[in-house]
Amino acid sequence: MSPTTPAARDRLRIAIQKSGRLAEPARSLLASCGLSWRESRDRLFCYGETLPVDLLLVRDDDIPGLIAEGVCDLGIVGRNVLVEQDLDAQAAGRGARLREWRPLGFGACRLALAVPEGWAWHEPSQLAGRRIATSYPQLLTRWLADNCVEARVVVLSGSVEIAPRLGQADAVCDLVSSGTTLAANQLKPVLTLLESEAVLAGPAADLDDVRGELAQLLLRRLDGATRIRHSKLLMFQATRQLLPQLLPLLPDADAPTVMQVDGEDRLALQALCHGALTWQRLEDLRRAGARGLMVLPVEGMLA
Ligand SMILES: Nc1ncnc2c1ncn2[C@@H]1O[C@H](COP(=O)(O)OP(=O)(O)OP(=O)(O)O)[C@@H](O)[C@H]1O
Ligand SMILES: O=P(O)(O)OC[C@H]1O[C@H](OP(=O)(O)OP(=O)(O)O)[C@H](O)[C@@H]1O
Ligand SMILES: [Mg+2]
Repeated sequence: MSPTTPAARDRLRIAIQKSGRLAEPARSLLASCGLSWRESRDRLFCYGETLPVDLLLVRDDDIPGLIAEGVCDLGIVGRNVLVEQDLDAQAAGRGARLREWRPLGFGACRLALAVPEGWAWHEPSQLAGRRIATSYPQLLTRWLADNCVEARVVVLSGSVEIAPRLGQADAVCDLVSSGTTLAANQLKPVLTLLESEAVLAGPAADLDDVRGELAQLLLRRLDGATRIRHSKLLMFQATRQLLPQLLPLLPDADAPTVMQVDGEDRLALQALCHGALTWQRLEDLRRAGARGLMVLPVEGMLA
């Protein structure tokens, strides 16, 4: 049960956020891959029951370091945190130690540069000599260098958007999702430095022992789970000659399985659709000759 027992190294250990935006979705995604755990009394460690895959519950900022030090094998963290810390490690001469193993399709946000609403924004050179507040100094510094802009980076650990109103900065570089926080502080986003989402982070090299096999198994399940997250199985019947009209109505579907029902003409089709199957689409399919339309949830898939 303890994370320090010698046997723990035969087990895969994944760091996830203890509480915060990514905590619950990360855990549900791993649970949808068939993992379940027993939680330690201090609620910092979860011992894998169905597979030897344990969880360490931590602050998200600690996740890249825990993987780099080998305390954990993998982690679920925002790309914004992973890239920032990797740039930091490179700046300190430690080289690229980690890589993004998979994007996970939740926790979407972007790292944006925002200026006061009253500014007429044209181009990056307007930031020359200005102060920009951010919690992402490495990403901002790289962007400034790429755009040949010399500006002062003011590092703040939180409440970045208030800095211009307090006279601490002229512009900000922070995470944006709905844009509400920027608007509440009379700021407007003008550029995106990084599109982010939660990612599975791991070491730059593959794991090469029993943990490598567990990681491969997990990746296969994750790929299946992320692929079908918004997918549904569509089933219907139609006559063979109507297929040319029906198939174009399913541009988001995998190649359908076609089965003969009776005689030559009547077919039963099943297709995995990755886009929304709205009433409108079902009605369009019916008008084109589909009958007995049925939409089914997909619980799992292994390619
Ligand atoms: N609107 C948003 N603002 C901030 N982060 C967001 C937003 N939407 C999605 N995210 C993602 O969620 C991640 C975690 O955000 P959260 O606010 O929970 O972090 P935190 O306060 O640093 O948590 P911790 O206590 O673990 O350090 C961010 O790094 C980012 O990848
Ligand atoms: O575009 P929005 O939907 O408004 O989201 C963006 C805000 O959310 C985050 O802050 P958070 O709520 O985590 O507060 P904190 O930065 O003070 O922790 C981020 O740092 C922005 O301030
Ligand atoms: Mg944090």
